[in-house]
Amino acid sequence: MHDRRARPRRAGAWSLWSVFAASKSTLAVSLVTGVIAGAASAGLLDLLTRGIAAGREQTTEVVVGFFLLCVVFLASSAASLLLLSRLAQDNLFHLRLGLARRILETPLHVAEAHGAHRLLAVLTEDANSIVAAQKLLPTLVIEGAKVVAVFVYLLWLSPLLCLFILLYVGVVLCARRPALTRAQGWLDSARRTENALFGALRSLVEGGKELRMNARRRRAFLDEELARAADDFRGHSIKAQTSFVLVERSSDTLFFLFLGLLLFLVPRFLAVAPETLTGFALGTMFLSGPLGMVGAWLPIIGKGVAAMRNIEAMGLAEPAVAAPVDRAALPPGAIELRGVTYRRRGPTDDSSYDLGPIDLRIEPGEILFVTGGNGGGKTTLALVLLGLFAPDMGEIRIGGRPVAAADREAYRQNFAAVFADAHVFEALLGYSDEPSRRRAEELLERLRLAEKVEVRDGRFSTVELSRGQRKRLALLAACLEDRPILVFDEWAAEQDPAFREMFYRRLLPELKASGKTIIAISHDDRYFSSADRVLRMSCGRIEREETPVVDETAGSPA
Ligand SMILES: Nc1ncnc2c1ncn2[C@@H]1O[C@H](COP(=O)(O)OP(=O)(O)OP(=O)(O)O)[C@@H](O)[C@H]1O
Repeated sequence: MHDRRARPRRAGAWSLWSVFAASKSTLAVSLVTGVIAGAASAGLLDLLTRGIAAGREQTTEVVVGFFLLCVVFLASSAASLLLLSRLAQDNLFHLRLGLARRILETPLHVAEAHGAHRLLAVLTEDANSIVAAQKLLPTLVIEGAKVVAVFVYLLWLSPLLCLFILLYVGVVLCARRPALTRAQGWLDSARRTENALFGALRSLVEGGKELRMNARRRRAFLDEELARAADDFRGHSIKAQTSFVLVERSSDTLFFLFLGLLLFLVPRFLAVAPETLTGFALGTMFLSGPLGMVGAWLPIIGKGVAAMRNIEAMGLAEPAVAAPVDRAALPPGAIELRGVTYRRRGPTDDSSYDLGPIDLRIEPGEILFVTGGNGGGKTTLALVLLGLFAPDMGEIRIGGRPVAAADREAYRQNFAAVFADAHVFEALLGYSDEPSRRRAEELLERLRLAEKVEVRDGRFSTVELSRGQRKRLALLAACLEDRPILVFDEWAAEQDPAFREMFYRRLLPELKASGKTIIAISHDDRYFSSADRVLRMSCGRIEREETPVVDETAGSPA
């Protein structure tokens, strides 16, 4: 049966408010000062009307009251807006960190399916759009307070005329609703096309060398790829803006029309005092201000809603309470994969890739090499082993205990990995203590990087290195983690022959001697004798398992 509770609520303007839950007191002060500003403006309207009616015979109270109200208006509206801008910056800060947390909590396969460009767009474009919209919401309340104050004043002047104006505003608001819904639709599709634009911009930056090298490719990229994505975005944005501008302009015009009706038509049918008419004319002018502003803000709020819908559609993980994770929560011991299968989904069903079923047991202290042709499934197997991809079927066990979904984070703490496309962080994140610094310096010497890189204030002095050197730095970071199991994905592929020799013949045996388990994806068959076991993979399965013959000519591992 379909569970209605499971259906997520579609993000709308109301969900933009949710962020203020954490800053209720600032919001409350900002709203109160805003409402005071609204009441002050209604008071000013009253004094202006009285002033006009009194002509030259102004009373001192009206004049003094008018200037005092000006001061109240200035102080309260400025306080309200200053608090709001502070709130907006706080929101942006929390939103960015919250989104970053959600992205990192989202399973790797979901993040991988979206692509780096979409995730970056969420952190920059969407975060800014949401905060820009949120910043306006309290201002809307403040402007709303002004509108209410002016209506109360008009009601006091003439209930009949006030009813008339209310009806008129109601009809105008209802009439523009379909156009606004259409405009929001265009904004949503503009946001979707923006993802393709971010993808093209990413290619522009990452493929800069390739594009500079070949004029034909560059022209095709700029004129077709990038231009098409930018043009799609432009087209949808123009349609949205056109709808908003038409709504806004027609609302303004309808206000003038209302003034015309009030001044030219009403006196023919109703006996209305000239001061009442003046009050209504001024009141209408006052109302057109806030209502006009709302018109100008609608596209910004619409963009914020589109950004929230985009984030919602991406299915990012909900923010979780960060519980401390410790690998001690699981027993140490052999890692076992029992009947594990995993489907790696591509953009189409045809491009999906099936790993497994895999049955495998890795003993503590073992050196296991995984080899096989390109696309054989080695990296996918490593990602499943690391607990980054959850098996579709079968189970993973550690020390005899099955790893449940809730254990996966603790399970991952058993591993340190150097991926084929390893990212090296400039900061020694989480490992900047004195023992780690000393160990890092030793390793820099050992990996022949000490002349290039230093550790200063918990950071590497540079990560701008050759690819091979950067991989050595990634190896250093993995060794610093001091985890029981190390996974290397084609680590030696970019190393010079001498260093490759040192990796296979000295470093791996040393790590084994210190009690580490090694899983190394490798095509270097020359060094297979350094492994205890070699798995050969093909088409997502373990094709063969070999125990290499020790190469006596290879030299001592010491
Ligand atoms: N980023 C990705 N997104 C979706 N599918 C992928 C991705 N990377 C790989 N695949 C799919 O998984 C299959 C296995 O790739 P995998 O990287 O596991 O192979 P491999 O044996 O490590 O290859 P290589 O030796 O080339 O590194 C690929 O043929 C492809 O269909």
